[in-house]
Amino acid sequence: MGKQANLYAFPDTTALAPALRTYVIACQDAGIQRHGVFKVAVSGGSLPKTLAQALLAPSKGDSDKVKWEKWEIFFADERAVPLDHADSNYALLKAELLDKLSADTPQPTVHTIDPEQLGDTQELADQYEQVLVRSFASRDSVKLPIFDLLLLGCGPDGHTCSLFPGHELLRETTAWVAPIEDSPKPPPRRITLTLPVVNHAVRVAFVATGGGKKEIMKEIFEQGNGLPCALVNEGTGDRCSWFVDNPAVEGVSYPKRPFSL
Ligand SMILES: O=C(O)[C@H](O)[C@@H](O)[C@H](O)[C@H](O)COP(=O)(O)O
Repeated sequence: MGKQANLYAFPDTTALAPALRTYVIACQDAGIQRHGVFKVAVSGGSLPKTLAQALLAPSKGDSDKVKWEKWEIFFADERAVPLDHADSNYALLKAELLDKLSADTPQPTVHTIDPEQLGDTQELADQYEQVLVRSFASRDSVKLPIFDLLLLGCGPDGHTCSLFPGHELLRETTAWVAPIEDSPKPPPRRITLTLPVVNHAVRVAFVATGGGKKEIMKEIFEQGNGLPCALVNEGTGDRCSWFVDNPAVEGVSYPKRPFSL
């Protein structure tokens, strides 16, 4: 049997957050060692709040430091709305996390979508792809960008980023960033990292909490069924780790592991 995704379950988000912090900091330190910066992409949904709980906690020492000045933050998916709109994943991350960094904290670099391109999602996706190209070197020399870490959520239908079950976008093989006009989760117009980019990351971490996730978690981990989250599990193996609470995996037979790096 090939190496499989790690499933870490905690009693609740308060217990999950310190483990997520340890994991993110390990990915950060590995990224900085590899290329001097930490390239991370984040999703919307409940993730920014949990991430804030993990990262805004006081540091326990030198090996537990968030080196914000080395962070390059991208969006795993983003909605085609202004940056201050209630539906914007950037606005959400800003409100939950970025605005809460103390004034003397060196700020991370944040790569937002271009708010001038909201009228055309293909143009919006192409522009964001260019942002990636500039950061990860040109597409000619790099076939796919390699994020140090992707921090993703899992929808109740098994979607992740804005990659939805059965959608033609799952078959995209060349683009790094793709538009979607018919997202079943509102709002419908978005851009998203494509599956090959997601599966190419050094590490992928999912955060999924709450009893509302248990049916889909069962399907993802027991059948797979071509669900986007299952495709990431299959594509990344043990480079993929799930941080969940017990209610989200109630009745899921897949082995849970105690958290360790
Ligand atoms: O912008 C988005 O809509 C998200 O990126 C999306 O993929 C999200 O992560 C999942 O829907 C899980 O959301 P919850 O964590 O809120 O369940």
